[in-house]
Amino acid sequence: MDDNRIISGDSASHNEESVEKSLRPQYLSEYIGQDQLKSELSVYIKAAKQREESLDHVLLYGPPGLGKTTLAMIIANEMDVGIKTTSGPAIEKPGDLVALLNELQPGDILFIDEIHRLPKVVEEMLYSAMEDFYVDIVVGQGPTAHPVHFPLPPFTLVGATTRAGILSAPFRDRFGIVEHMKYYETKDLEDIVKRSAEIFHAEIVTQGAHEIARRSRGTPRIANRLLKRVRDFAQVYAKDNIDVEIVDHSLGMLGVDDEGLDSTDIKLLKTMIVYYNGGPVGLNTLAANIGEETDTIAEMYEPYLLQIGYLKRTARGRMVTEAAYKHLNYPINNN
Ligand SMILES: Nc1ncnc2c1ncn2[C@@H]1O[C@H](COP(=O)(O)OP(=O)(O)OP(=O)(O)O)[C@@H](O)[C@H]1O
Ligand SMILES: [Mg+2]
Repeated sequence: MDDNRIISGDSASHNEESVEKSLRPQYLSEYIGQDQLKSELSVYIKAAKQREESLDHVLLYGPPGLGKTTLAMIIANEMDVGIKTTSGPAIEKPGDLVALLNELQPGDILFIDEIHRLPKVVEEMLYSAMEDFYVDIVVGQGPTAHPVHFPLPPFTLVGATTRAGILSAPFRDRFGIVEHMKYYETKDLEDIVKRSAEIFHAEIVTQGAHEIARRSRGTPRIANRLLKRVRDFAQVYAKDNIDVEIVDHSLGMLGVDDEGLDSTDIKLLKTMIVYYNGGPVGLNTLAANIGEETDTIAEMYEPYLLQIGYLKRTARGRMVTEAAYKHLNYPINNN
C-alpha cells in the first residue's frame, strides 16, 4: 500500500515501529474509546480467568489503524499469557502453522493479522485446532505416508481483519467473540493525541489536540502520525506549545483538508464528479482511474468516505453525495 501517504492508516514503516510501540496502551484501562467493546471484553477476560480457562477465540475487524493489533496485545497482558504474532500471508503451508502451534504454551494467544489472507489449506487446518485443539498432519512421503493426530494445548486465536465479509462462514463461526472496531469519536481521539503528546514530552493545548483529532479520519494511527508531523513544525518554528494555528498551518502543508481528507480522497471524489457525473461508478473503474489498487480503495479510502456520508453504495456502484459536492465546491448536477 502507499506508505508515503501521510495520513495513511496502513502499518507504520520500520523506523516508526519503536515509536508505535511506546504509544501502544498496554492494558484495557489505558485503551481509549471503543467503550462497548472494552466492557464486553473485560467481562469475557474476567470470566475466563476465574474459570482458569483460555479465552474463547476472538475476531477483530475494522478499518486499518483503529487498534486491532494493540488490542490483541492488551488481551495477552490482561490474561497474563504469552502471545505469538504472525499474519495470514506469512503462513504459507500447513507445516508453518503446525510449527507455530507447537510453540504455544497452554493459554497462550496466537495473533494472526490479515487473517482473511490465510491460504485455504491452512484455514481448514485451523478448524480442528480451534474447536478441539488438535491437528491431523501427514508424516512421511509416498507409501510410508501416514496421518498423525497431533494434540495441542488450549490456546486463543485472535484474528484481525479489515474484511470480515470475505472470511468463510465456517471460519467466522469458530470465533466465539467477534468484535467490530468503529471509527473513533473526536473526543476520544483528542484524548489519544493528548496521551501521545505526553509520551513525546510535547506541550499541546486542548484546542490544538481537538483540531488534530477532528482531522484524523476517526483513526488513532492517523492522529498519532499527524501529531508527530505537527510537533516537527512546532519545533522548527520554535513554538513552546502546539496550538490551533500551528496545527492548521502544518496540516495545510501536509495537504490534509479541513475535514481531514487528503489528496487521494479528494482525487477520488473529484474523479467521480468530473468524469462520471457523480456516479454510479464501479470500484475497479475508479481504482484504474486514480491509479490505486482496488483493495486499497475498498479498505483504506472508501470506508471513511462512506462513514461521513460523502459516498454511498448503490447496486450499480458508488455515488458521490450532495454533501461531498458542497465540501468540494462543485455545483450540484441533478440530471
Ligand atoms: N484505543 C486506543 N488508545 C490509544 N492509542 C491507540 C488506540 N487504538 C490505537 N491506538 C494507537 O494507534 C496506533 C495504531 O493501532 P494498531 O496498530 O493497533 O492498529 P490496527 O487496527 O492493528 O491497524 P492495521 O489494521 O493497519 O494493522 C498504535 O500506535 C496505537 O498506539
Ligand atoms: Mg495491526
